[in-house]
Amino acid sequence: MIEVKDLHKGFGDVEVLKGISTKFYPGKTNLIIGQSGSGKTVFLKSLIGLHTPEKGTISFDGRINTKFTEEEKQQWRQEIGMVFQGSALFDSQTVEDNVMFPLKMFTKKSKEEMLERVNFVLKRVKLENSNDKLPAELSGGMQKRVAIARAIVMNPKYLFCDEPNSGLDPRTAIVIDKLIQEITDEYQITTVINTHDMNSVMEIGEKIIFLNKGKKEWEGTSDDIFSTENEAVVSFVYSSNLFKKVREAHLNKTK
Ligand SMILES: Nc1ncnc2c1ncn2[C@@H]1O[C@H](COP(=O)(O)OP(=O)(O)OP(=O)(O)O)[C@@H](O)[C@H]1O
Repeated sequence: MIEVKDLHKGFGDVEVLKGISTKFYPGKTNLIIGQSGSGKTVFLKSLIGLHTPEKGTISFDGRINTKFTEEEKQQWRQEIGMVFQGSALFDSQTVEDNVMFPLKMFTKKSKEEMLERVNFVLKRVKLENSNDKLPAELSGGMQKRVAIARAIVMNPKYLFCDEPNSGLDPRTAIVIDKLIQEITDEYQITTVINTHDMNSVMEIGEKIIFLNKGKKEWEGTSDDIFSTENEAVVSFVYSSNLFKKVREAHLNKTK
């Protein structure tokens, strides 16, 4: 579990995160949503230790990240998987080498052991027989699968995804969402996803936190979001006519 308590982060005189508290549980897909500039990226970067908070704490199964010793920090880094916007694969390396990279970096496994693990995760993301391909030879959806395989190759406790659906068509986006959700459940990973995609909110929002001007304005599930009366959430999530209609249909059904 990740527990965030009263997190404050600013740059110079500008306070960006203004006292965020929340909990993210294992086995759940946790979504961070909010308008552009609301602080989602700063929040995600704080979770992965790229920003140091001025105030407040982030604890990973009871361990506060700012109090880690160098050794604990190394250990914690190995417990984290990341899927970046745009996949961030190494273009000149094959799929196999991309996925093997964290194992080479952090473990002393033999080549055979590494290959066994790489093949296992590639199979899990349904990309077997693509070991020798280069990223440029793959579709955007396949590249995301490689990124997910690389993120889980170390068997992480925590998975952070920044806009995992960006650049994908709606159908592929849902497939990728579902894959992340399945893997999260299967390996009981605590997954936090920064997203703009309202389909993701509806499909895999097991816990959603809505940031508004650096504060947590609302939190709940994708079911709760249909019936919330919170004006900021409603005007953000239901700004499109399609989602307005989906909400109306849902509310009529539950009357
Ligand atoms: N390194 C930085 N130095 C100064 N200001 C920053 C820095 N990083 C972010 N900010 C500011 O913090 C605010 C929140 O930015 P952030 O990138 O977290 O928003 P966001 O919700 O992720 O937006 P988007 O959806 O457009 O990616 C913005 O006003 C931004 O200018």
